[in-house]
Amino acid sequence: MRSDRVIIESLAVETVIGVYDWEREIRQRLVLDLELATDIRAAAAADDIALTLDYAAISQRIARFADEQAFALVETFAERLASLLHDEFAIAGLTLTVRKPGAVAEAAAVGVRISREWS
Ligand SMILES: Nc1nc2c(c(=O)[nH]1)N=C([C@H](O)[C@@H](O)CO)CN2
Repeated sequence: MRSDRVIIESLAVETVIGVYDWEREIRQRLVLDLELATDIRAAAAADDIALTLDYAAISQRIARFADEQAFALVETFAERLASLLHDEFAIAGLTLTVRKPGAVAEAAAVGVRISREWS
């Protein structure tokens, strides 16, 4: 994986998520951290947004993805989102943390973290 990263931290999105019946009736907040592998040198040299990963555009797409989906597991949310980001933004690799705050009252947050690389 390349060593440069575009980062998105504590991105809050709303979605239907959960394994219990009552969770299918409500929308809940997930909080995401992303590290997106890229090479920033060309964008930096040309000072051109078109040559890098646009964190604003990616954040908007993630919010839309969350709005449209209704998974049971945070695992499924993470895996499907990683695949979408690879497909739509040509991201070579990522680390994605999905937190579900409040799901376990005694914990600040619970969730999953995945790392994926594509050749
Ligand atoms: N590994 C997981 N464990 C649990 C999940 C999950 O998505 N992944 N989900 C739940 C419930 O939906 C919970 O969040 C409701 O409070 C339980 N365990």
